[in-house]
Amino acid sequence: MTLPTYTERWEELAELKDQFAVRDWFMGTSGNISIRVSSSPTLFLVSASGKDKTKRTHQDFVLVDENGALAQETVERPSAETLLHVEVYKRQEVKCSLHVHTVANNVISEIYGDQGYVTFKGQELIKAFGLWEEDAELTIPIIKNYADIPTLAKEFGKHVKEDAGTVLIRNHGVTAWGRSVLEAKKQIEALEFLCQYKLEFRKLGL
Ligand SMILES: CSCCC(=O)C(=O)COP(=O)(O)O
Ligand SMILES: [Zn+2]
Repeated sequence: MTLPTYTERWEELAELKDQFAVRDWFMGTSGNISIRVSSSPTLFLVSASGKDKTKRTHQDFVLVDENGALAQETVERPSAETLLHVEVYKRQEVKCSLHVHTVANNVISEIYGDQGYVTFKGQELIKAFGLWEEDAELTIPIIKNYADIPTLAKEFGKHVKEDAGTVLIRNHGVTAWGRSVLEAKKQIEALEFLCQYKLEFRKLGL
């Protein structure tokens, strides 16, 4: 790992954190985000646990290894949900992993939680997931919100089948990952739009 890479990745993640903070996507210190710094060995920066993520500090991120263990000396703790990020970085092409709690993604995950997935069809924004056909349908898995993080991470890992993807965690939030910050961000934003749209639609009784 070269120092410029570390600094550049830190700045990229910090910028994204600021953008999400403006949208109120880190309510009550919820959410966590990460970015790959090196592939061999696997090292990534992940947000420190329990922080006010609307503020920018020099302690916002910590460097962890492929198992989510600290790879630097720091008093900060890596996100309590680092093991979910570990699952996506097992895929060498994955560069970024994002997790946020929003009202819309929580409500949708609860409504469709029993069936274990939610589908979206006839919406332009499903193209953000690479679905360009006229009748394409997007399916997003919904997993149980296990309190035990290793169990949650294991369940989550079963759905990490590609280098970009999105998984809802019931009454908890969403995690999206991708080959770049932009790809992960695009998916998490598109899913938020689709969840908000579905909720509005249901509210109107349509
Ligand atoms: C206060 S929200 C509960 C924990 C959580 O779900 C989350 O996303 C934030 O945890 P972290 O350890 O990453 O701050
Ligand atoms: Zn969470």
